[in-house]
Amino acid sequence: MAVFTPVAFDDAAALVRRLGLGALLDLKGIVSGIENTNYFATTERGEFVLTLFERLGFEQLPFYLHLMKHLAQHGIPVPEPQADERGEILHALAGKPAAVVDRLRGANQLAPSTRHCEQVGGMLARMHLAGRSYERHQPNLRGLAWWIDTVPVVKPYLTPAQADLIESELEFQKQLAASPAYAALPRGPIHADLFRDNVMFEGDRLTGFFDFYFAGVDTWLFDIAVCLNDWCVDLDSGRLDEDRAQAFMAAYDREREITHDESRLMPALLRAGAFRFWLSRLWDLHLPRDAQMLKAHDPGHFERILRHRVAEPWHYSR
Ligand SMILES: Nc1ncnc2c1ncn2[C@@H]1O[C@H](COP(=O)(O)OP(=O)(O)O)[C@@H](O)[C@H]1O
Ligand SMILES: N[C@@H](CCOP(=O)(O)O)C(=O)O
Repeated sequence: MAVFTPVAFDDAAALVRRLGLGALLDLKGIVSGIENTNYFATTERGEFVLTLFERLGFEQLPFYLHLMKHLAQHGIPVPEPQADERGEILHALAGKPAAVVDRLRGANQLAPSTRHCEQVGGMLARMHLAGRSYERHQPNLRGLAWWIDTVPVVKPYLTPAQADLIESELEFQKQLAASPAYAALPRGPIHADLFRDNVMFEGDRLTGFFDFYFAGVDTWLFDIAVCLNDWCVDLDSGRLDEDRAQAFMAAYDREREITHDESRLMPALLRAGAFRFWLSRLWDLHLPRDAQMLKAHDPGHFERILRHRVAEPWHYSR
């Protein structure tokens, strides 16, 4: 179970009462997740999720929580953080920063069809557009600066072939980031981790995006690339499934037209999206933290995807 910090029932009960959510009826540790401590909390007023933040501190969290509030208030289905009577949405519990947010209905769709990809693509574009009026700023903390710091940390654990790939891709991404075409890409707050396990569906209908704790200001194209690499991938080979990728992109494009620069840089950003998660999975695997039970994701999956994106650049054509 991804419960890094156990929470006493009475402490959680005091917090939800302070938030005007009534008495706490049930508190259950959530089995999945690798980043934070999460509990489902049932109160007299409904179903909520209590999160204790394990890595993020009081400085970074307002950006994520206010972003969720902003998006919810602009019609994007995301969990809304609950405020106390002073309007505060960032709390403290068991010595950790904590938040209580709405529990989304439904379940993950782990084997998505074109219909699911279409809905995620369309909603992602709407989310990007809604984010334009969000005024807080925080960079993507898993962006280039983190890659530059982290490559030397994981490199000792790699084979020579993997070390070559990680170094050459980092160099490619540094050059990309310094190019005028990259500087011209549209940007704003992005989710940056919108995998299948961070989206809910009820039946075939999308009910929401959650887990915004890797969000940051970055290119919209990076967000698109992260989604394509997860929602539209053929899991065995690492190739993009043409039907799902086209469905995703066409739905996105209908809500916000993809620019010429975005089309041109799509292959490079697909590489960036694969590189980012190869690196973080290597880091989680080789430099783990304590947890009551923690299942590291397989870095090999994203190494395979990265190799594919380098060998077979993928373009969206309208
Ligand atoms: N707002 C929410 N509504 C419904 N379920 C949620 C919500 N937040 C988290 N969950 C559930 O908790 C699980 C773990 O949450 P996640 O944010 O992925 O954890 P972590 O940040 O530790 O990786 C999710 O897979 C989902 O089942
Ligand atoms: N999506 C990332 C892991 C991030 O963890 P999450 O449970 O918060 O989504 C990956 O697959 O490597």
